[in-house]
Amino acid sequence: MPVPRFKSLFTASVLPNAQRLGCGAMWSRLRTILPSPNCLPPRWYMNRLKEDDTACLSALHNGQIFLFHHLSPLLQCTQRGTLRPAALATSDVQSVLERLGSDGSLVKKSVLVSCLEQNQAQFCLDVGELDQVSVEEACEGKFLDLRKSLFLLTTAEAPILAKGQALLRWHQTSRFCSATGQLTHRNQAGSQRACSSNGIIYYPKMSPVVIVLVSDGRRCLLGRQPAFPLGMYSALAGFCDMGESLEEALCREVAEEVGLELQSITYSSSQHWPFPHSSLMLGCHATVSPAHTQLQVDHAELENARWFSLEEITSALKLQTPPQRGDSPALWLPPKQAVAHRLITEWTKQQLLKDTDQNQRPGSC
Ligand SMILES: NC(=O)C1=CN([C@@H]2O[C@H](COP(=O)(O)OP(=O)(O)OC[C@H]3O[C@@H](n4cnc5c(N)ncnc54)[C@H](O)[C@@H]3O)[C@@H](O)[C@H]2O)C=CC1
Ligand SMILES: [Mg+2]
Repeated sequence: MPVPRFKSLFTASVLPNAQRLGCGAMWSRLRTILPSPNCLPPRWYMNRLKEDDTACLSALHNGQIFLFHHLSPLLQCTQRGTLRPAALATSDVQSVLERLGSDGSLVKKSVLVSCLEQNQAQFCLDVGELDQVSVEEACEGKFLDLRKSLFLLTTAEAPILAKGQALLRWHQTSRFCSATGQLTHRNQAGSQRACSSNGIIYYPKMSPVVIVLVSDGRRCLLGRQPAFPLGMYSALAGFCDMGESLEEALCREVAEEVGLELQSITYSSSQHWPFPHSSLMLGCHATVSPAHTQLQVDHAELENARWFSLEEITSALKLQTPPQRGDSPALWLPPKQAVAHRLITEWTKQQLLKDTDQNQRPGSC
């Protein structure tokens, strides 16, 4: 079994040396004694590629690439008529780029995003410097805005696109060291950048954002920002301020946006979200007293916020297509990939269970 063999090898011969050698040096040393890449658990293999530029370049040549054009991912239509991200072999991307007049070094700008079971590495690459339509024709796909893509994609690759876009954007906006003003250089995996003059290392940045589904026991509270698609309402969200805990940020955001005081908070789950730059969404449920549900909506932040009944939410969860202009305004919920959607489905299940329990109590009709 490769995993235990590697683990014992790691504990016996590598850990004692890890402190003595730097990480990069350690991996160079490891390359001489490690089993072949497809024996490593994917997470360890990813770490190896982040530390070893040569190994990463070779993984890139044998890997897959998701293309972006000015941060919009390339999607292809499946035989069943659904959309999926185009995972192209690096060799195919290389020949397309060469045919379109690129010098071949562009592929090296790919960033490492994931790894398949057999340790085939997956990368993302922005080909914004090439003609969009020519790339689309050559790859038989279409570049589509990532927000729209997340509404349409149901495949497991959606989070890879989100991560890829966030990483590509970070590289595009982090070309200079904020201490010296000098150029920064990335490692092959794209997991860090170093200042060319003083060696400061920069890692991709994420902002913590709290997101909360508030309930008064019977209804849940959703808000609408002016930029949301037609009819869409979502859970309340906000960036954490410096020094704040998750709970403090939640209480402040809810108080600021709708003037309510939270009674209890339960953590649900988290999610990386690529918008507006790169956020770590921390999803929670919260309750308010049924006696204090009057909303004071801050219209500088939200176009509207209101309480929704279980019936309204269950009908919205069944909708398959978004409302169109001219339709009577139906409630449209965030896409399945969004943590807001998860919070809403969790609340709905809990309410339905509560209703079933109440109906089954002796004496209920
Ligand atoms: N994945 C999901 O289910 C959902 C995700 N979201 C995300 O949550 C994010 C935050 O929600 P909002 O209500 O817009 O936040 P918010 O209520 O904190 O208001 C946004 C304002 O906060 C300020 N701000 C403070 N720190 C910031 C930072 N690090 N980056 C950018 N702006 C910062 C800016 O002035 C900005 O205009 C949204 O950008 C949206 O992408 C929102 C709802 C659902
Ligand atoms: Mg907000």
